[in-house]
Amino acid sequence: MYLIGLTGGIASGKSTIARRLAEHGAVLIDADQLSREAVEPGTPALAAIVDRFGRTVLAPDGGLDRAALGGIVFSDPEALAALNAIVHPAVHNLSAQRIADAGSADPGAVVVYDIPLLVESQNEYPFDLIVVAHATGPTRTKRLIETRGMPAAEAARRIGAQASDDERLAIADLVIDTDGSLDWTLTQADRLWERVRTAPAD
Ligand SMILES: CC(C)(COP(=O)(O)OP(=O)(O)OC[C@H]1O[C@@H](n2cnc3c(N)ncnc32)[C@H](O)[C@@H]1O)[C@@H](O)C(=O)NCCC(=O)NCCS
Ligand SMILES: Nc1ncnc2c1ncn2[C@@H]1O[C@H](COP(=O)(O)OP(=O)(O)OP(=O)(O)O)[C@@H](O)[C@H]1O
Repeated sequence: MYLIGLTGGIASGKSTIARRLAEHGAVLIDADQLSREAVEPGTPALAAIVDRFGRTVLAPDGGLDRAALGGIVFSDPEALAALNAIVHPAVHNLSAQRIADAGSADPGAVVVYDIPLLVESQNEYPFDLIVVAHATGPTRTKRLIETRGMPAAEAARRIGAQASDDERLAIADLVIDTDGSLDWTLTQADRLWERVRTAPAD
């Protein structure tokens, strides 16, 4: 197995790169998706969130009210740290399991773990290559506002809640420039695939 850690700021283009690599045959694991599984009704993580933030973060169906919780944590660093301390260990456990499963199913697999908060999380991963999708703050803000309809203040809060560009670039083995055209992003993803498809499997 060859394990790629793919990170980048919000709306930097991680999913676009991950999808392209999957088209070539990579196995994808998505931390955002695991973070949803980790807090499904009945999980210890959801119980811990309700303990910390109260029942106002629960939707009528008993699931997490993501908008309500997002409204609390992205403007309060202490609350965000408390949420991360609950969710990140659970996501790390799930990811370790999924990575191991992917390796058992196909020892020659190229596995891409899309993990937005690699810099922020306190966990170690056995990555063969760390890839950082990099677009400037203004480009990411524009995408959040224009493509996703996020209010400008919310976009600024989310970007402000994340590590800086310099912190992410410092851990990169490879940077994919996602500030240009979509075609240029995809070309770089194709080149990455050419590089790793022949990498020796562990
Ligand atoms: C606060 C929550 C409920 C908001 O949910 P929402 O559906 O609005 O956002 P979603 O989870 O889809 O995340 C979208 C993007 O927001 C950013 N983001 C999410 N959580 C965080 C965080 N803790 N710190 C900084 N940025 C974050 C990431 O760029 C992520 O890709 C949710 O993000 C959450 O539970 N976050 C804590 C868990 C976490 O760290 N998830 C990120 C991947 S491990
Ligand atoms: N050069 C580019 N590279 C990547 N995405 C681009 C580019 N130009 C425009 N986009 C658009 O920007 C958005 C990036 O979204 P994408 O879901 O790939 O980012 P992400 O980093 O996975 O986001 P999130 O952190 O919210 O999960 C998409 O709508 C994509 O079409």
